[in-house]
Amino acid sequence: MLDRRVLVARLLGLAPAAAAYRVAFSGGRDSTALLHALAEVRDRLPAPLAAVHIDHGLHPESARWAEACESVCERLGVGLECRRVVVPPSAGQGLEAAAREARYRAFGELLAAGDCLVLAHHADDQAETFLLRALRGGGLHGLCAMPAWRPLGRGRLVRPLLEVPRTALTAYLQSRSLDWIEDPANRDPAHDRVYLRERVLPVLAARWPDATGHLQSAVASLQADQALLGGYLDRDLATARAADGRPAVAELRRLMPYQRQAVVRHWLVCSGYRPPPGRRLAAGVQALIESGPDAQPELRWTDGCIRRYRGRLYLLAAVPPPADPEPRPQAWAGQGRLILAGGALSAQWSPAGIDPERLAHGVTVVFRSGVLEVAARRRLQRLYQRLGVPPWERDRVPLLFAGSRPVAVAGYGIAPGERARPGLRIVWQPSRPAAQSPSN
Ligand SMILES: Nc1ncnc2c1ncn2[C@@H]1O[C@H](COP(=O)(O)OP(=O)(O)OP(=O)(O)O)[C@@H](O)[C@H]1O
Repeated sequence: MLDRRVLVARLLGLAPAAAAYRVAFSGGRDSTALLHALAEVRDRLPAPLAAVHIDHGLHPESARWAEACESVCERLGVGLECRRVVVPPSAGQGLEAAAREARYRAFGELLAAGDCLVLAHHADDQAETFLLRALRGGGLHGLCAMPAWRPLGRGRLVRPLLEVPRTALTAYLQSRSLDWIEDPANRDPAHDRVYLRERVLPVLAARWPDATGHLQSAVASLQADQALLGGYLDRDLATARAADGRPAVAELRRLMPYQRQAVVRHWLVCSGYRPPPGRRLAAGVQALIESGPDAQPELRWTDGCIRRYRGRLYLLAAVPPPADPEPRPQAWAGQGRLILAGGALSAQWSPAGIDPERLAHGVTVVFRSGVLEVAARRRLQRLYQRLGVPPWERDRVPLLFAGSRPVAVAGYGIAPGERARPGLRIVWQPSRPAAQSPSN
């Protein structure tokens, strides 16, 4: 039976200082149990309890499900935010996966700063995820299945029920005569997960009664190993980074092939990307590191692309951030963040950088398409060369101009003669395309 005291302790352990706890409420059995249990103990939570429902619009009854969620929340006195999403009929991935991606994107968008999204995944879900990943040939990262928490949008996502078996949630609902919505897709054995749940796990449990518990413990040990490995990879990645923070090919070349792949994969994960499948990663990393100096190797996969330029690796989103629709120069004095269509610009103190006086007097920020004067374009061309700005980046990064003189290329460096010690480093943070969401 679901122990609410343990649930609260677990939730507070995962998100002790949330601005709000927002239960992801599908109306199904598990999230119904979670929502009711938390509503009963809401006075023990340090922040308000609310709920979120995503209507994928994929089932003829989906609007009715949303209404049912509304009436449950009304009865419980819990505010509900309902959001309709459009699931694109996408190539290469099933409808379920596309719905899942749209759902997580919506979750990410609707979380306010510090919000905690509470999901009802439990121990049996974790065991199923582990088996599915194993059957797809996953490695350590995949077999770690679902983390108990991770950042999401401006807040975080947590799963406080990962150690609770499904039977405990069912018993809780039955003890209170509570009803829930049954999505027919959850019974269709054409879905791998349902097949495992209904046909495979019962067979395993007949032989090993606590099969699910053991699989869940296996995941917990793998997660601990992955955390340990992550510490080592942090160090290897730090060593491999060039002064500009990008991995240097010469440093990666010193490592054994399996280490290179692990470091590149770690770099992708730390940058918020889903890495490509193992074999593709291995072949791509080999080409990026070993092909000759005149080659232009690249590793391209669904979420992004890695390219090599002047001995360093560059990570590009599969869908580039939008170009600035307004290429006219904007005045900037280096204070605060300047939000542009493709990202945000800011200035940070560093041991050497642009003279703060220069910024204080005001510079203009412009993209290459907005630089019209021939002399300015020539100067800019020389600065790109000098700073080693790859050709594909030249239209994407903002430039700082003083009159017709380019004084800095954001994220790459400053023109000779503008240097001050200490000075200001111009940081360019491109907006992250929505397609890059971690897989759990
Ligand atoms: N449409 C949705 N709206 C809000 N949250 C959802 C939705 N679908 C899933 N979730 C959240 O993700 C968790 C896991 O998703 P999954 O697809 O296993 O859920 P489900 O089987 O539809 O519903 P439940 O887990 O509540 O029985 C749910 O427990 C719930 O917290």
